[in-house]
Amino acid sequence: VAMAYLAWRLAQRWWPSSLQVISFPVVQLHLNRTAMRASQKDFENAVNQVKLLKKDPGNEVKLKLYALYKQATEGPCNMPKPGVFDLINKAKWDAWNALGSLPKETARQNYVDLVSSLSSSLESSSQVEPGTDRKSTGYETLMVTSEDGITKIMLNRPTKKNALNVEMYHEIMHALKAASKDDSAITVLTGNGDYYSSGNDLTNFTDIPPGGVEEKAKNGAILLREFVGCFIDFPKPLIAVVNGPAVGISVTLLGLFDAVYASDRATFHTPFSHLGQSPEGCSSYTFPKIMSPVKAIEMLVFGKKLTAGEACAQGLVTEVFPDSTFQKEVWTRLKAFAKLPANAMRISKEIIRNREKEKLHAVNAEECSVLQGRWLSDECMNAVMNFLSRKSKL
Ligand SMILES: CCCCCCCCCCC/C=C/C(=O)SCCNC(=O)CCNC(=O)[C@H](O)C(C)(C)COP(=O)(O)OP(=O)(O)OC[C@H]1O[C@@H](n2cnc3c(N)ncnc32)[C@H](O)[C@@H]1OP(=O)(O)O
Repeated sequence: VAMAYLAWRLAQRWWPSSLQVISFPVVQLHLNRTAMRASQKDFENAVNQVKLLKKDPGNEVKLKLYALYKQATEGPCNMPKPGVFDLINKAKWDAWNALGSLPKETARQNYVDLVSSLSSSLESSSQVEPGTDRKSTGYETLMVTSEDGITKIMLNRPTKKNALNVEMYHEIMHALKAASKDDSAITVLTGNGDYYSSGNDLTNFTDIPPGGVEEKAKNGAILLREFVGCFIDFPKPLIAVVNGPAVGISVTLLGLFDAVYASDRATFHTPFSHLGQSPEGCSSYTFPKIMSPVKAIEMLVFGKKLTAGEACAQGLVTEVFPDSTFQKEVWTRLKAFAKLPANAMRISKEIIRNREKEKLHAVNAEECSVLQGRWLSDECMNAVMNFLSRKSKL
């Protein structure tokens, strides 16, 4: 059932392929907003606008759009209920049927509202960090800037708590490779909005390729190994500016950073067992070394969430700052670091880290292979399904 659900969640074949691209902030649908009435012309314009969307609004929104369109044009659901194995049509039927006897005019209005909020939500997400032209960076999920000797890689999916979708994994690898060669002295990873990152985007599990879940898990393990490898091999001082809560892989990777500065609002949570998964990011090796095996097991096996102060006491975080002065204090410090001789910093990092590199790559390979098996387990499938169907959060 879990597998069928996951296949259904992101099966996209029914949607025009031009829209099967990337993430997009999902918006609230105000089903009972009836104050203004959309004209037939407004509705037709909205329908055309949807066809021109360049980015995928996500399956939930697409289902809402589908259902509202059908309701607005045909009235209450009049299709026979599809069989349980006809997953895609069943999802569409469910969405339409859920609108019950909503009047056609209200459905039309809600459709128009939804389409217009899709555009405004895109604007608002880019307003979280003003002054940076996203397009100029060439990244969809990151904002990358370089000044004062610092390359800043900012995770930029604030409406999704900076969850790492497949595109973001690729873009981070690309940004790290570029930063390793640019003329900056240090590189910083941080998050836009209230979260540092909520970890792996759980919808990564839903886009099942023709080769099935085994192929998905195999590709996931290859991607993860390459991704973590970029952190192991990164040659310059790599600093995390943890602006808010951090979850999953965004926490485990911290063991590979050279300094970790955290706001006192940040928390550090690795709920792998809750998710039927196992540690990655070399944390099965770095965490016991950093904080002792028993403390590592508390986090990685029992999912204990640490406050910033606790993470600092355990050696995972270098220093904690009050949230009110966090950005100012940290960036002042980083600018000073960036003025130090770049080659000296690079060579010193190399001599400290290189001894462990081979071991870290071996750990990374082993963790990815174990996770590949975990992703196929019922425990993992059920946990992901529970999150996606909004039955559970961390
Ligand atoms: C076979 C698979 C191949 C995969 C590809 C390879 C990938 C390598 C994988 C590496 C292994 C990594 C492991 C991990 O990182 S484990 C940790 C995973 N993260 C979670 O479990 C967090 C889940 N999120 C939550 O529990 C809550 O969202 C959270 C506590 C973080 C915040 O709660 P809050 O109530 O404040 O906010 P919302 O829940 O309303 O979130 C706002 C929107 O953001 C979406 N969201 C948040 N986190 C995630 C996530 N991790 N994945 C997907 N979406 C996320 C959330 O759904 C909301 O979206 P909507 O507004 O659209 O509803």
